[in-house]
Amino acid sequence: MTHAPRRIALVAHDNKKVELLTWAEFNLGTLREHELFATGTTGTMLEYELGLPVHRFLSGPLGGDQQIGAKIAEGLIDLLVFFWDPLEPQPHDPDVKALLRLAAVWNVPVASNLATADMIISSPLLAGDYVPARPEHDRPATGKAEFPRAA
Ligand SMILES: O=C(CO)COP(=O)(O)O
Repeated sequence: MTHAPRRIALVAHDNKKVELLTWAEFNLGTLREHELFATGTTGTMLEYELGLPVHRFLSGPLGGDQQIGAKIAEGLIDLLVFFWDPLEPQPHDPDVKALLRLAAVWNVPVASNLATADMIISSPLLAGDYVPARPEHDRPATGKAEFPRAA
């Protein structure tokens, strides 16, 4: 690999897990070149079914979506592949929405279905030739590079 690894978060709701797993298997060679993060059950499947090293967070309904959202806010995720289920209500829907919201806030690319995931996996983003702008939400008026709410 000639480019820096990207930090990719992978998440799938239960009815979408096979789809994500199949996609990940097809793209195994590429995914191996990057640093992977996932919610609990998704991560376990990626590790055990495909042998991919994954930083695993809690299961989504127990806070995993929120943990990935926090990483996004910290600037530590470059791509979110989130196959969320449009046909089944989730008990942690507010967390799902919060995760997608933070990705939008921080201009992190999101693949929410196969077609988008296929496009992004072969895009200049993963080759390191495209770096999305990181909004300067964390710069207070003073110019200090700190989160204003943490001051
Ligand atoms: O619920 C999820 C995302 O909202 C995914 O969580 P799991 O990977 O633990 O199933």
